[in-house]
Amino acid sequence: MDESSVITVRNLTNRFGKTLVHQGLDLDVLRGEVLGVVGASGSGKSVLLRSIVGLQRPAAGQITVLGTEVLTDPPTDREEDRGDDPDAVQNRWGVMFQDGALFSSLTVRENVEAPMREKLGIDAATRTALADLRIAMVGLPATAGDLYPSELSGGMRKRAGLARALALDPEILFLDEPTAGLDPISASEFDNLIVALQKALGLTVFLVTHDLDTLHATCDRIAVLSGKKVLVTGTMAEMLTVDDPWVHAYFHGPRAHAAQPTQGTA
Ligand SMILES: Nc1ncnc2c1ncn2[C@@H]1O[C@H](COP(=O)(O)OP(=O)(O)OP(=O)(O)O)[C@@H](O)[C@H]1O
Repeated sequence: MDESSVITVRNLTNRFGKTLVHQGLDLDVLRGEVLGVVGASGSGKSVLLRSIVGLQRPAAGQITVLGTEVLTDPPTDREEDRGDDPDAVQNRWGVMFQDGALFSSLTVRENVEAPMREKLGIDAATRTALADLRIAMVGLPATAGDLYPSELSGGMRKRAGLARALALDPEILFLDEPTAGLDPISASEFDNLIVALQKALGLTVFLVTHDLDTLHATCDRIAVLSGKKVLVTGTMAEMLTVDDPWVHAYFHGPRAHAAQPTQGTA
């Protein structure tokens, strides 16, 4: 394994019945980078994310995260292994799902505390203080801690989901469509937040998105899923030179032009 890879996916196969989603998929995610995963709808971006974090059992392949083979044991055994061990690899990443995936019956603070309650042997006062810190880190007002998810705007719900993903002070952050459904200003603010947190906390970020602005604003590298595998990885500049019809249409289409940073303007 490359010393600097924190996630290594090799020869991954995923299928649902007769539908083959991934076949022979390889991917490396490097320490400290923001990697954006793009691809047509149904190309398997979310299934890839879910495979890496153990929510989707692949048909074949190897996935190594932070030096640990995550597919070695049956999921039930892994669940037991996790226990209260804060060093278990599953406790060294955080996931923010598209809709925030918050518990509707819990306040924001209780949602952020939930992973800590499960994994960390710390007292209630420390847990609350840590949760409030996470809530502040994602730019939510302190008063948001007492609110229920139904009382939040879409943007606030995303931030609350992010606060929960950061609950265990992860090394890797997985984000599934972080800006989907946000207005352009909120989306841009969220992009800035991702970059600021990544830098401040030294995170590695695995980000699934359709949002070209997010790719421009946040990503060091981009991986394109096509033909059941990762077709190409590289910087945005490299994407612009890829000779593939889908990649060309995606990065050179009308929306791509709108997302390009303007150059040489007075
Ligand atoms: N639990 C499941 N059961 C059956 N099929 C599934 C399941 N999850 C995903 N699929 C199928 O796997 C394929 C890839 O789905 P996935 O959600 O990863 O695509 P995606 O690239 O994230 O798409 P989008 O950009 O639209 O979110 C799709 O054909 C989808 O229907």
